[in-house]
Amino acid sequence: MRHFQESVYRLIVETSTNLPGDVRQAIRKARELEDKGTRAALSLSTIANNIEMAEYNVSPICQDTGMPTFIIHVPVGANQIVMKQQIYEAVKRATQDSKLRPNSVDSLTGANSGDNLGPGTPVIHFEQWERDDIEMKLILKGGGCENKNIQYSLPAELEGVGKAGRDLDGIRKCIMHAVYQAQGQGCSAGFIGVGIGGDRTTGYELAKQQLFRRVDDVNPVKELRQLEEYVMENANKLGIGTMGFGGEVTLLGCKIGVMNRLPASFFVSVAYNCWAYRRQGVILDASTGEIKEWQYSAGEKVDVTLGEAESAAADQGGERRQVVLQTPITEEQIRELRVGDVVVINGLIHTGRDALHKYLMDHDSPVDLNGSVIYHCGPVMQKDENGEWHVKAAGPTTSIREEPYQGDILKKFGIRAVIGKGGMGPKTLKALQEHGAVYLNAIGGAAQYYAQCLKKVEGVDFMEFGIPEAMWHLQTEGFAAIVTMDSHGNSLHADVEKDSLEKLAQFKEPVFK
Ligand SMILES: O=C(O)C[C@H](O)C(=O)O
Ligand code: SF4
Repeated sequence: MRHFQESVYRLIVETSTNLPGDVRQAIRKARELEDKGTRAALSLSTIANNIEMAEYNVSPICQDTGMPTFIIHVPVGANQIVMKQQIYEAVKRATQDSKLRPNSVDSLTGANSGDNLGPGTPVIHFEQWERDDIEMKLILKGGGCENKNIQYSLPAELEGVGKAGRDLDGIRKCIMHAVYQAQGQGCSAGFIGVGIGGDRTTGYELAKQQLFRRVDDVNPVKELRQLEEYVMENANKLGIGTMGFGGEVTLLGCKIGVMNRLPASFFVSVAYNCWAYRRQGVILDASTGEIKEWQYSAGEKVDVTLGEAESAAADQGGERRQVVLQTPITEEQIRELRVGDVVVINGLIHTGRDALHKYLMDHDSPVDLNGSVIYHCGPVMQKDENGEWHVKAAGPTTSIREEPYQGDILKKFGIRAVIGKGGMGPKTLKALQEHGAVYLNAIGGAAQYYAQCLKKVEGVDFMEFGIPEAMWHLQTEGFAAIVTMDSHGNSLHADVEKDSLEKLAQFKEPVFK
């Protein structure tokens, strides 16, 4: 097993930086279906560029490299203790090399372990099988889409679709509702794994196992195949679209598994995975640990960029107004902006997410934030030999988590723009209107695309919060994002949510009897 550790490292790097062929194919199909010139088409075009950049740079597709979860099948007699130790070493090395973001946080103190190791992380499941070789699968599922997982206990009364009973049609309603409730916050268009039955734990496990199926496989169970086909056809009618911007494509894949349950329980568990669907697998020689085979069509060249001419067509033709702003920004400049405008930011901006927002509620800011831009982002950073920091991956994080704080913080410090993804709620919308600020939606997961706009690290505060939660002061050039909440009380997110709830109600009548 001389090569085992190196093979684990290679699997981590490949998973984090290169989307497999079946996932690329699904994204390519989405691009072909989406109306040219819309916000959704523009976002998909950015996503496609980002996928190519990540492969080329060998850098994380998304800055949130998730909870590394390994599923390993071993022949009888394989030493699992040694393998575990070597997986830890490989995870540590991949973190040092900025292929993984340090993502393991003490739940009580908030301290980041810095190397992705700690109680419960990474997740490693071993199982024996009768073959002579080793199969090792890895999924890197980020926190934003993990937050959109949902578990239903049937019977239930569900918003939009009404009563869901303990039968196939009740399950259908749960799945449609699951896609609706995720909106764009889990970086749609996404993939879902569904587990029917089990208990609360095994139901979710079954749902996550479905995410290891190939996007293009066919379910051998007839009822489930029909249900998968139904969901794929109808979920896209919800009109949520890429990043929740509205559009034709909301779901890229749906895989459903079933297991027995207790008489009293009937769970339907749904695991939501963002478009940055990073999972890969290898078959290893059990004596040397060398990689014999890649699963999920690694390196299979599926061009997600659609070629230059078509890409240009996707980007053009909308009625988007583009406004270039240099920080610090004035209230007058903000009041000019409307939902739908594209804003290009140049100048100094500051990252801030959960820990910082909580802190700023009752403390001062270490830097002047008047006229400034706060970016909801937890980047992957690397320090060079001269001690200088570089941004390796830096897409937005889900903004709604800052809803309790954002409005107050905007006003307290004179912030004029917030960049994030997924939108924010009524409290923030009101504050944007009263104070004169905007919410800018960046494309979730496009971490390479945005990293290239972040030219220089001017400084950092609160390193004690850990790299993702620290406040990074960054010089930007050409950072483009879309106004989705303006200072006149308009919110694209509120509109899409309302609209999609009405559309969800179309699916109330029974389909599977
Ligand atoms: O933690 C992050 O950087 C992003 C997270 O995965 C999210 O989707 O909000
Ligand atoms: S930011 Fe989006 S793409 Fe990245 S892990 Fe979170 S949900 Fe996935």
